[in-house]
Amino acid sequence: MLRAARLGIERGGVPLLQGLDLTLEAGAALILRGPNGIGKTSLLRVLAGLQPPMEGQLEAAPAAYAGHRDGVKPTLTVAENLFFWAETYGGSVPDALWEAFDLGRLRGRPGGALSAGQTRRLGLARLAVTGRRLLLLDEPTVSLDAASVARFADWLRAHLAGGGAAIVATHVALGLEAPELDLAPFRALAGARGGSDEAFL
Ligand SMILES: Nc1ncnc2c1ncn2[C@@H]1O[C@H](COP(=O)(O)OP(=O)(O)OP(=O)(O)O)[C@@H](O)[C@H]1O
Repeated sequence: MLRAARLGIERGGVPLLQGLDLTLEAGAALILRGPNGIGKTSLLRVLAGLQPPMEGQLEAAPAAYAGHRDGVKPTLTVAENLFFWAETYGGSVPDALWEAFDLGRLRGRPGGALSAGQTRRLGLARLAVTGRRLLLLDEPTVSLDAASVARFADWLRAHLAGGGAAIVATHVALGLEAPELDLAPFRALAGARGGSDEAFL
């Protein structure tokens, strides 16, 4: 589902990571570890196709990327947000999703009137309506309470059991049986030269 060889990552023209080899098959997850600022978000952005790699080869299935911003449309209701995304991606809104993300009683509430945790639950529920099997998740549990973390972990396990795959940057243990990749040994050497980072915003 994803294969990268000798991947190098930069941000804003500054080299961050070098020499990364990654392979992810259907049904598998990988947890990214590393101190603040090492480049977890930047790596996920490259894997999602949001910015080009500095060097190396990358082949990846189309991914659903969940970054720090939830992308919730404030004037649309929770249900309208989900149906909008489902339509955009050509997917559907599974009935089980309302329970999985505890959104049933919030269906009619405008996105702009949700709490931080509720907004995050809606942002994560969006993953489920894209129909994309490869998930790239950047600190997905931020703002979630313990019950919501457990519910999300259950949903993610089911996604993997159904042939999905995920790469997750997280400082919170999700209880997944997944290998962890510490990015510290891949820190770019001082003086490594970056390429173009035109797509960076
Ligand atoms: N918009 C930006 N412009 C320039 N540099 C940036 C920008 N955003 C992040 N960086 C820098 O890129 C480096 C890697 O940041 P990144 O967000 O990928 O790290 P991270 O491992 O995800 O960190 P954290 O654990 O704090 O989320 C950091 O040194 C950061 O300061």
